[in-house]
Formats: sequence, structure tokens, C-alpha cells
Amino acid sequence: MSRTAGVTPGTTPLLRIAVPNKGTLAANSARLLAAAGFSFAPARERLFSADPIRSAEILYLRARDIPAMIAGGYVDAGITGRDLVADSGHELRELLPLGFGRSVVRFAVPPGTDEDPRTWHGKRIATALTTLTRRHLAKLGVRARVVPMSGAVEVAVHAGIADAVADVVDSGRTLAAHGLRAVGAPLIVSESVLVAVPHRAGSVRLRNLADRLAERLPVGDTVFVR
Ligand SMILES: Nc1ncnc2c1ncn2[C@@H]1O[C@H](COP(=O)(O)OP(=O)(O)OP(=O)(O)O)[C@@H](O)[C@H]1O
Ligand SMILES: O=P(O)(O)OC[C@H]1O[C@H](OP(=O)(O)OP(=O)(O)O)[C@H](O)[C@@H]1O
Repeated sequence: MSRTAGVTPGTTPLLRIAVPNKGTLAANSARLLAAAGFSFAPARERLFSADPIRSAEILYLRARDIPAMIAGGYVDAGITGRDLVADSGHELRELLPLGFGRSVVRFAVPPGTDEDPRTWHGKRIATALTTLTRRHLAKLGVRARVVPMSGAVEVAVHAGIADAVADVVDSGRTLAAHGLRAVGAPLIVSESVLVAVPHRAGSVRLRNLADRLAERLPVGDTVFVR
């Protein structure tokens, strides 16, 4: 697929925007772009769609894959979670915080475990956010073993796979249901963000995109769908 498909030759090049195709951030990301005047087909129809009027193309991708696609130059900007950007290890610039998909990444332990992560030398920590967790442990000076999982992390302690977990906490209900308690400082405080590579962050088109989205963000207590 060429980067100019759907747009008249000689006009402004396509601005490619990556958006989660499913998961927590998908619905609000699509709503925000629609509210900002973009006209894209929904992800359930096809995973790419052009808006010739705005010389833009949307690529629907997994939220976790979006940072690498931006860093690799395949898309110009994207909406994903700040925690997923940090976990990708790619240096991206936040053009705009978007305020939905708020979460905190926390360590959590069962009763009887020392609550200070700095004492966890040799412990096993299950997580889907391995880079973020390794970096945080290194900052704390802890030599613990990170056990990679792609989800369902809270079962790891019960299953004997790990001694603690590092996971996304929203309401806290999932941790409580598994007899786990959040401990230590947050690894990161996250929300959805519009991101791009640093050297393109100041470009006119990306600044215009950020401005358009900023105008359409909910204000005060008004929230997007959860
Ligand atoms: N309750 C929540 N559960 C999961 N992710 C959340 C929650 N609240 C906010 N988020 C944020 O949503 C992003 C995760 O979205 P992603 O699509 O990768 O996972 P997901 O919503 O759990 O879907 P999947 O089931 O496909 O893993 C992260 O930035 C995370 O911080
Ligand atoms: O604090 P809470 O409001 O309970 O939400 C946090 C939970 O939701 C997410 O899991 P998800 O349902 O996306 O499943 P997953 O663990 O398989 O990603 C996240 O990984 C936590 O487990």
C-alpha cells in the first residue's frame, strides 16, 4: 500500500496516524479523531482507511505495537498508552496527553511479602511490561528476575510462577480479587497520549493535528466512554 493511496497526486502527502484497533483505548481514540473532523472507516471493516479531504490515513494497530511503528517511520503519529511507550524502549515525544485510559502501573504482592521492592533481590516478578519493570528495578538497585507474561498476570502468584507482579491498576478490583496489594511507588502514571518521533514533533502538520485534537478533548468532568 503506497503512502499516497486515496489522495490526488500533487496534493499534500498523507499524514499517517496509528490508532489502537481494539482494547481499552480503541473506542475513545476513534471517537476523538471523528470529533476532530476526520472521516475514517471503523476498524471492524478494515485496518486502514484514508480521509482524502484531510490528506490523512489511519492505521489500526495493537496499542502495544504503535510505538515501534512510529519509531520505525511507518506512521507519523499515534495514539497509545504512556506506559506502552515507556515499555517499548523507544524515545518518542508526547505531543498531547489525551486524558482517557488512565492507569497506574504498580507492583503488587500477597500478604506476608516484604512491601519494600528494594528488598526483593532474587524474587520473581511477573509482568507484561518487561522493559518498564526491568528499568524500574535497575533504578531501585534490585536484582530481581522478571517473568514475562502477555496478560492474566494476577494469576502468577497463585500459580507459583512469581513472587510479585507489576501490572496496570485502574479500579484496583482485579488485584483485590486475587488477594494482592499494591506496594511501592508507581512505576508510571499513564494515560493515552498522542506521540511522534522527537525530530518531527515540531512539524506544522503534527502541531496542527495536536491542536485539532486538543480542541475536541472533553473538559472538566466530562469523560469519554470507559
Ligand atoms: N483497566 C484497564 N485495563 C487495561 N488497560 C488499561 C486499563 N485502564 C487503562 N488501560 C491502559 O490501556 C492500555 C492497554 O491497552 P491494550 O489494548 O494494550 O490492552 P487491553 O485494553 O488490556 O486489551 P487486550 O485485552 O487486547 O490486552 C495501557 O496504556 C493501559 O495503561
Ligand atoms: O484495576 P482494575 O480496574 O481491576 O483493572 C486492571 C486490570 O485490567 C487489565 O487486565 P485486562 O482485563 O485488560 O486483562 P489482561 O490482564 O489479560 O490484559 C489489567 O492488566 C489489570 O489486570
